[in-house]
Amino acid sequence: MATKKKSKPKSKRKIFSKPKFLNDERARFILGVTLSLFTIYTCLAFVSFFFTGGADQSKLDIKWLELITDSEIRVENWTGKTGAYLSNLFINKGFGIASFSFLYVMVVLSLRSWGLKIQSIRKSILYTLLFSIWLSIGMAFVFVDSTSDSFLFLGGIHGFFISEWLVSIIGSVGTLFLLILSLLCLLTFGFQNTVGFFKGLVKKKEKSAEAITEDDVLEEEEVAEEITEQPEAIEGVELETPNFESEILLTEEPEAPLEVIEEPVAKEAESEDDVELKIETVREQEETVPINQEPLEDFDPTLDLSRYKFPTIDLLEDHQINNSVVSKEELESNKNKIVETLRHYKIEIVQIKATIGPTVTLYEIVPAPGVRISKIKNLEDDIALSLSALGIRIIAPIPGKGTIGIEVPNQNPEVVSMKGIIASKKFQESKHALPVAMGRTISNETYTLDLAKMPHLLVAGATGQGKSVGLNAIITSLLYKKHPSQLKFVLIDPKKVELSIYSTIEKHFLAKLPDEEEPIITDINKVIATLNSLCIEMDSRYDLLKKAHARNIKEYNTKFVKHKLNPENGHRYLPYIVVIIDEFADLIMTAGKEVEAPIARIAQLARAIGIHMIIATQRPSTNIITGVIKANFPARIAFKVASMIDSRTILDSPGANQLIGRGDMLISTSSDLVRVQCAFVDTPEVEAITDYIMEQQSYPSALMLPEYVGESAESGAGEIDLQKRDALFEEAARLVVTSQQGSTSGIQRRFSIGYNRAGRIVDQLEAAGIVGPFEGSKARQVLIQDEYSLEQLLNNIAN
Ligand SMILES: Nc1ncnc2c1ncn2[C@@H]1O[C@H](COP(=O)(O)OP(=O)(O)OP(=O)(O)O)[C@@H](O)[C@H]1O
Repeated sequence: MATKKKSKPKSKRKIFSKPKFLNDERARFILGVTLSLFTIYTCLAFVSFFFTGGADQSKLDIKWLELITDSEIRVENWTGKTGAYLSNLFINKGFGIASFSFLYVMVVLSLRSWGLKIQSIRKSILYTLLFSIWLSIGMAFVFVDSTSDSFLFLGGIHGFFISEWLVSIIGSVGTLFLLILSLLCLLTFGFQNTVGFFKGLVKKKEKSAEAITEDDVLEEEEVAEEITEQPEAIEGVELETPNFESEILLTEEPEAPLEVIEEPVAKEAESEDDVELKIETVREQEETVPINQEPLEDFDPTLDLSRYKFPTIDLLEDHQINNSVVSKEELESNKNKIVETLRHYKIEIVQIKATIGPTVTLYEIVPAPGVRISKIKNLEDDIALSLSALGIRIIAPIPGKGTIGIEVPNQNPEVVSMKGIIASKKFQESKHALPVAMGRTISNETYTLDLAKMPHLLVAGATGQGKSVGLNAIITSLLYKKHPSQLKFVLIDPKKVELSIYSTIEKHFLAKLPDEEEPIITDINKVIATLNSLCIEMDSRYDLLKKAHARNIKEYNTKFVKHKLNPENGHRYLPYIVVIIDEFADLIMTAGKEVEAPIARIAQLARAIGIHMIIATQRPSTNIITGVIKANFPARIAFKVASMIDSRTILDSPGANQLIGRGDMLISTSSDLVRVQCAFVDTPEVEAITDYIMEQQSYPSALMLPEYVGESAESGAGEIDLQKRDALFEEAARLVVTSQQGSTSGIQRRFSIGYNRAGRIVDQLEAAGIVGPFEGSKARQVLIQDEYSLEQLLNNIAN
């Protein structure tokens, strides 16, 4: 997905999209070295210019080619003629000492080619240019007299002329004010905290402890206001989101001659014998609302990153501009063909109604009494043939409606933009814990899901049918609604390229193993360790819930937020964890049971404690999506697949093989099957969102999952040497006996030690006969009932 070519309208962001040759690591390496060396060279040339510029000045007024070809000319600059020429061009003829700021852009570019992203290229170029212009004018204005007696123009010719021009128009005072004003503008728009900083300066003296809280609330309101203040963006969405819904109601009297159906649409109501064609066109704009994030709660888990701003809607693009509406002719002709085909098989229909969706139109027919439904269902291929269209799907009958549905693909399918879906009222006002905006249904309604309720999702589809776009839509919708303190992703990507785009938001939104360097997990061994570590996290979360007498994460967090749980007892705010595995087939093929077991365990147990999984695969065969996996993933999304068998593997019913691709999907949730056109979000849009998040204040690192030591280390209780007991062994034994609880995480929390060490202590306790053996998700049994027996046992061990 990330690196694939997407058919999308040209956008300004494309200017900076990566050239193809840069996909080759060797090319990136060479480019990185070249850029870095050139940056150092230019820096040396500029510095040298301050010392040697005077001596070289008279030699530099010719063209560069002449300068380098004339062997009689010698320059003093440490970097030779080219360096001297460049420095003169940038410093004296250009922007003065502000030219140094261009080196910053080169540093950003060099770091990029080494794989380090400190700022987006677009922003660094823009800010550097604005800053250079400002500084060169400022320097020329302040050091206006120095130009007459020095070879060096501190503001460059550019600054000199503009400052002179400004002074002549608005005078020196006016120019000074203009410079101050423009500097403030630059700082305000360039850095997020400028306004807060100045406010802080003003208020510093008055601030009492009480005032601090009030001020923070105000700041948050401002943040919320800023997000809501995007009238143009939202208006744009409303204008360009044509939620067109049209219904054609055709009432056919059984005796009516067939020919009348072919009458032009406009005349149809005129004759009594004609088939009556009622066209009800409902042009309904789906309401869009300004992005408005929910107010934060009592104890604020978001306080660490209190100035975090949710991504704005203008980071997304509108792909709907070129969408065309389904014409009446197309509807009429399809209707006629359906009626004719059915009549050919002696099936009379009483009524036909069309609902136009983004990619398919649903023709709902009411057959005459006595017609067997299975007869119509069997005509799928004949209708497809007569309409010469792929992807015809017959739903007989439509559940709860008493009609038969025939889905016919539109000649010009619409692209459903993520922008419209995110801005829709339904998504913005959704109260879901983990809201996911998927796209539009056949009746043009925004389709949203609550991942927390699903509680795990299986996504399948043949290659190139929109799976990656679908995963991006899920991730982006969560990024639009959740604060970094409320949600963490564990991204597993054996294909290595699909999810790499999210590595930049590691410190905001990702979770990983403690000593893991890569934010996205690609290595199979690390996948196994991460999944097992998630099981440990799951157990520890269950322990916390048990102690807090909470049934699920929501209740637990509410208690925590209301200060009913003491952090000193190990309680902490629990963010939701969404585990995404792109290309599950690769994992099963290489590691089989080793990955299947922890996945099944998480899938069975994790719903209450806020760990949710999304697994995607392009090979939906029964050896990949096994019975165990299927049983634990009740919610499934199917993009187009190659065969009916594949469709049955994913959905337990056919249909996915009849989809038309490009984001056309079937979503199955607890016996409901809905056809949805997936919202389209392109890679540059995702990049814009991740850049927006990346540039904000972050946590010092990704969320650390508990450490996991492989099976062998865990199950070695028999070989434990009690002569080499841990220093905390006796204290831990007393804790376990007094509390009558033998959990590793309890010891870990009580003594603030790592999981490994706590695990070793529990193994020693087991070897000493104080606790029973490991029993899966249950806490170990404590075998010693009172402290007296324990002291005796400890004495025996010590001797
Ligand atoms: N919702 C959509 N709306 C419009 N076009 C789409 C949509 N989803 C996918 N496409 C088109 O299909 C192409 C392939 O999509 P995508 O990369 O998501 O496929 P995939 O199933 O992930 O493939 P693979 O398994 O090879 O990674 C996209 O580049 C895009 O042009």
